[in-house]
Amino acid sequence: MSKATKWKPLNKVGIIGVPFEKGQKKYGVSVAPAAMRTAGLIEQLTEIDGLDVKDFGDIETVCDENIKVDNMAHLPLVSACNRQLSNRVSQVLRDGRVVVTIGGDHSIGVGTVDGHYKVNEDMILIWVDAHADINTNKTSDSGSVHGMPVALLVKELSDYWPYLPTMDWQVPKFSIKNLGYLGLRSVDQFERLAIEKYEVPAFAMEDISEHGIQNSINHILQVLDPCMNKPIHVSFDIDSLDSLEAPSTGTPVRGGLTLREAICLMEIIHNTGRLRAIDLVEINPALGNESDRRKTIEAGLCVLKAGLGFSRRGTAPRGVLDLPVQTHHDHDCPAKELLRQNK
Ligand SMILES: NC(=[NH2+])NCCC[C@H](N)C(=O)O
Repeated sequence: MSKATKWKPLNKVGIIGVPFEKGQKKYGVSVAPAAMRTAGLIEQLTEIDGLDVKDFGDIETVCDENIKVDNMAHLPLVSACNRQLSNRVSQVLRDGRVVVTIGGDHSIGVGTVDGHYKVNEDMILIWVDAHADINTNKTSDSGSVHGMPVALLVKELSDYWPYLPTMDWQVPKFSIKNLGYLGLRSVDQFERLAIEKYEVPAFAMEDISEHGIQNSINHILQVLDPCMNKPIHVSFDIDSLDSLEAPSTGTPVRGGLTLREAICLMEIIHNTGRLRAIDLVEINPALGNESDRRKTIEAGLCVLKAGLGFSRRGTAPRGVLDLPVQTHHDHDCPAKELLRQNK
């Protein structure tokens, strides 16, 4: 079967909210799923022509936090949340839907990728982020798990971890060879070594400046999957955007992607027809003022819509468009007719 006929964008989407913030220290990132829904998430996605959108609700996490793990804050909670999330993600994918997960902090990437991998073992992962999130509890300065999800997921780093109580459900099987990064500009020392050692295709901001966003994402897709045949998971941290574009986030770094670049990259991935999962994480509506909050949520909505085909499909038709009827003498120059009407 030819590549072009095998893959086409799915027209069904499943939304999962994850109001979880224990992977980092600031209050507010757990409010994002509710804030996104209030801002019209479901309605705006439903408006995309031909898209069937189903809301699978929120993941609620309760667990007792007796167990402490060195330099890994709230691991039992992170684990409990991700365990449930992983199952929900698999369920949505098995329902034939693109799964859109709204975080929450980036520690929830453990559950989304784990759940995706269970359904599509050949998946590739594009981590769009200012940070590499590939620390272990031995290398992290913060002890926050949102800086560690990639290291928890990849099998090549499993020996760098001590035994992690409560995490037995998650066996790292995903290979670092199927990972690519975009948007990096705050990478810790060990993270840099890991990226270099495993030759992870990583387009930091300076590379994107040099090559442009289109070449950067196309190169990553080509390196990870030369036959263009694998399902794609995009884990999109809103802090990949410049903090002027998306100020309401916990670990902002200046000098990031413009919103237009982010939209462009999501459009390119959508057009492959192979996008099966999007995570949108680290929107923190409690940070900044009302305008910051609105800007950040709007940016998140634009990213999702681009990934789900808005630019190509537009909105669903609502009936006859209310345009003036042209007569034969003005059809070659509508501007003249407008001037005539206004004089
Ligand atoms: N997803 C994020 N915002 N991650 C920020 C991580 C920051 C830092 N590298 C850490 O490990 O703590």
